[in-house]
Amino acid sequence: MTQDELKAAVADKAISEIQSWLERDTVLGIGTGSTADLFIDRLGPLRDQFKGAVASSEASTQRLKSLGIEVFELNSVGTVPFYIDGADEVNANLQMIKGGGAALTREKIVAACAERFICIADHSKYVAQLGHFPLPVEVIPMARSYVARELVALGAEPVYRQGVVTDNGNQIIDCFNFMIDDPVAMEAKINAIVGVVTNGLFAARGADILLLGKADGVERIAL
Ligand SMILES: O=C[C@H](O)[C@H](O)[C@H](O)COP(=O)(O)O
Repeated sequence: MTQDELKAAVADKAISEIQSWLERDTVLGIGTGSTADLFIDRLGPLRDQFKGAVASSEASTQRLKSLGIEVFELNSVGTVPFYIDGADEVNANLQMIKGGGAALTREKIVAACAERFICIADHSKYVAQLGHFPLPVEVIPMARSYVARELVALGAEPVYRQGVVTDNGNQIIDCFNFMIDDPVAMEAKINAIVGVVTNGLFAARGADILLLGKADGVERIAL
């Protein structure tokens, strides 16, 4: 199976996972990226079975709206029963690196308001240790150089993601060659640097369920 076929398989599985829970007043939390896009596409035909969605990016907002799904402001919703999103890396504790598409901050906010986080990913994302994928850090533009120096002090090789402006008007630094031994501690340490908005470690609040696409089917891993 190709990677795209595996992504489609986990998107199908995520629909099966949530469909029986959908009610007229259900508002879903929706992630960002190519895997989340496939999930959004499958939500279109179900739009009359739930109320709408909170999206973690402008791109997902547009995709949801194009399918006739109403998109709500998070502040008007409170909590969501499910947050469904992809990942750049995920480990056995269902901790993740996210933000390859620069949507990490809004993703982390919607995930924080979710009762259950369902991660959908093909098996190439499953790793023994987080850090092969460069860890994204969203920064306030004027703090970029300062934050980069602090990241070097933590052992990372920071690289400014040129030309990318987040939905929040900020910039992204990617941390290369930065294997992470203690994801919860590192998430907190980076977030404590002045000028950091957030980093792409989803460790303190990881996923609750991982739907992992493999050649022999979708494996469901729940904590
Ligand atoms: O900022 C982007 C998000 O964190 C994505 O969920 C992540 O990059 C995975 O995207 P994809 O499903 O395209 O691999």
